[in-house]
Amino acid sequence: MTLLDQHSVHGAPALPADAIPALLAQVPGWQPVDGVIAREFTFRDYRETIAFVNAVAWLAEGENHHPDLTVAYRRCTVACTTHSAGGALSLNDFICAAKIDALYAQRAGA
Ligand SMILES: C[C@H](O)[C@H](O)[C@H]1CNC2=NC(N)=NC(=O)C2=N1
Repeated sequence: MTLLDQHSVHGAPALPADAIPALLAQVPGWQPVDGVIAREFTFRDYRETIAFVNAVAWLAEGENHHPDLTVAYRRCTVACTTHSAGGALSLNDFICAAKIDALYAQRAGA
């Protein structure tokens, strides 16, 4: 089963460190930093940036897993971590990262 086929679950545990490399390989472009995976996305204009931010927000609500979003004119940095795992990475973070990548790939005109 791929990450795209899965859903975030409430209270997902922190992943063991040795599980992380294989998951990172499934979300190229995401960088691990201190219990967070993050990726910067770029856009043609502000409208496209904000459309992506809204799509991520809807996805986050549906998954009940909420990444931090840092928004600029034609950029958005998405950072995923799991609060309930004490600020560590859980499978939820990789599921959301994969789904956010799919949103980005499917945006209009991509
Ligand atoms: C009760 C509810 O499941 C939790 O508060 C959810 C909501 N969104 C969340 N988002 C993130 N990033 N981590 C969490 O642990 C988390 N927990």
